[in-house]
Amino acid sequence: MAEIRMLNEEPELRGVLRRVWPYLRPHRRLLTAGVTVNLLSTLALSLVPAVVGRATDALLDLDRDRLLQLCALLFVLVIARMVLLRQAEILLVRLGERVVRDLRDRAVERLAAAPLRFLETHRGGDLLQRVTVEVAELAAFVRQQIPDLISLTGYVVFTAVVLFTSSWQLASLLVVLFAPAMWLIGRRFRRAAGDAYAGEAAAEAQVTAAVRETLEAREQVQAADAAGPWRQRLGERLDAWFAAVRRTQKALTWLETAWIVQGVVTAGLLLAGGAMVAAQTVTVGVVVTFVLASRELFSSVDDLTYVAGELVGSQVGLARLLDLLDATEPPARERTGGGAGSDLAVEGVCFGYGPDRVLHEVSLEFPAGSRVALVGETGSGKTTLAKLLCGLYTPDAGTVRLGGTDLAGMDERELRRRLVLVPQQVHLITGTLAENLFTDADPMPAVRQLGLADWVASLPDGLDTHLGPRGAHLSAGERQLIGLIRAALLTPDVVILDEATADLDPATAHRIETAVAQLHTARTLIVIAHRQATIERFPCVVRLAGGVLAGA
Ligand SMILES: Nc1ncnc2c1ncn2[C@@H]1O[C@H](COP(=O)(O)OP(=O)(O)OP(=O)(O)O)[C@@H](O)[C@H]1O
Repeated sequence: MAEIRMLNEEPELRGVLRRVWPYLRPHRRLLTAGVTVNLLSTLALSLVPAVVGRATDALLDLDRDRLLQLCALLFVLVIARMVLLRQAEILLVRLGERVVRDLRDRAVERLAAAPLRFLETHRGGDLLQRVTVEVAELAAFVRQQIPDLISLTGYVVFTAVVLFTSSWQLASLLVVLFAPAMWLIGRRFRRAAGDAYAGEAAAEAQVTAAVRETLEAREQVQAADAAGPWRQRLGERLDAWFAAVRRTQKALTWLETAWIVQGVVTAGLLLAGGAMVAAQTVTVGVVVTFVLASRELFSSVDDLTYVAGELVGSQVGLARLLDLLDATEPPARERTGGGAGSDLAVEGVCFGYGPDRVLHEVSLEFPAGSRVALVGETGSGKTTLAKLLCGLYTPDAGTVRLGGTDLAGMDERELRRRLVLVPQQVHLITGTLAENLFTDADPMPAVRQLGLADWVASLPDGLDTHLGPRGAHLSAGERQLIGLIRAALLTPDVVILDEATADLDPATAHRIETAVAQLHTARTLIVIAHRQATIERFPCVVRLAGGVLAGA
């Protein structure tokens, strides 16, 4: 089986913030401005308790002028804090949105270009969770928590400086009573939360995947009366998720114990402060500064531990997103646009989805402009070969070349433009016919060229006809007509059509035949043919049997 980098359910958290730096680097100016303004606003706030303490001393000394000056300073600090905080919020929210948009765009782009084998080997729900739910959680974290994280850390640092310069004895007491206990609580919490948050994210992804698969298979589930086992399967996943949520909640209770520590510290400060005032080593104002600052400090450290908890959760989301970006990173090798000619050559191609091979040593030539029908029993490997022919899979051994260039070395975009596969089940998006053609150009010339103008005109609103949820209003044959229009719009060198096996009504079958005949003009046409009438129209027929060439 061709090498595919598998995603980790619970990827490594270490170094995740360092790994996200390349995505932040392009926005470093905005980041610096946001952090600076935020820290200035925090500095203004941290000075407030010291100014109130000094004002208390001025009041006790009945020093009117000093009291007025300190009140004016207090007013300036409060206004500065308010204005700067608002500016910092604006800058950091803008930064967060830009970074998250970059990450999401890149993840969606990488997924769109990811090898088909990668998409097939992973659960759609898990991939969806990584590019939607986890990016949304990250966005919420960046918008709400990052600014808090900066200002809370800044507040703790600035307040420590203010307190140490007011009374190193009381400040030391505060540190001795408070820091070790909080460090211990934080450590226990991080240890418990790291595993708990990762487990919760993985369990949630399993639930999303199970719900999505049930919805996709809803017709079969209903028809086979298999709702019971599906419900049980979903129930088991939900139970696992709830158990993971309970583990996270248990980890969070560690944070609650911080309240006990805070009570003990305040009592210690009042006792020691009272004794020092009595011994006239500090003023009442200093004790007021300590009581006010320590209250703020406690709530800052409290908020900080909460934000740190959120950070662990966001790190998990971020790690899962970065894991997806790493796994889908295109190989660094130089890619070419391909040779000038459009002969398609398959040489000794082997391929398997797992350890067993589906195709064995297949060698074939499709000269430019040829028309070939590919036939064989069901499961003989026709669709697999078609996907290899247009570069959707890379062979385990052998090569597929277009105009002499190995498809594996061709530029992805060029590959998609020059080789087009119209599958049995053409995927449609919820929207109009025009939206499903994925083009900014006028599609009508291509529609007319394929002889489909009357079909489009027969739809209620022509190109603007709404096709229902994921094209549910159209038959398999009509979906293939859309696939053929998409192919014609790309003007490819090679078109591979996997003929619909569903019964086609005579009018649609005729339209497909006409469109395919028109599409063939000046390009290679390979049709995986399921019907005798189709096979008879082709001058060359290639037969596959059990993954080997049985005749051409
Ligand atoms: N995505 C996949 N993962 C694993 N096995 C697969 C996958 N797609 C096809 N196979 C297996 O590979 C073999 C060849 O399948 P393939 O679809 O290429 O045959 P086919 O000739 O096109 O069949 P049909 O005419 O029914 O479409 C089959 O045994 C099939 O079960």
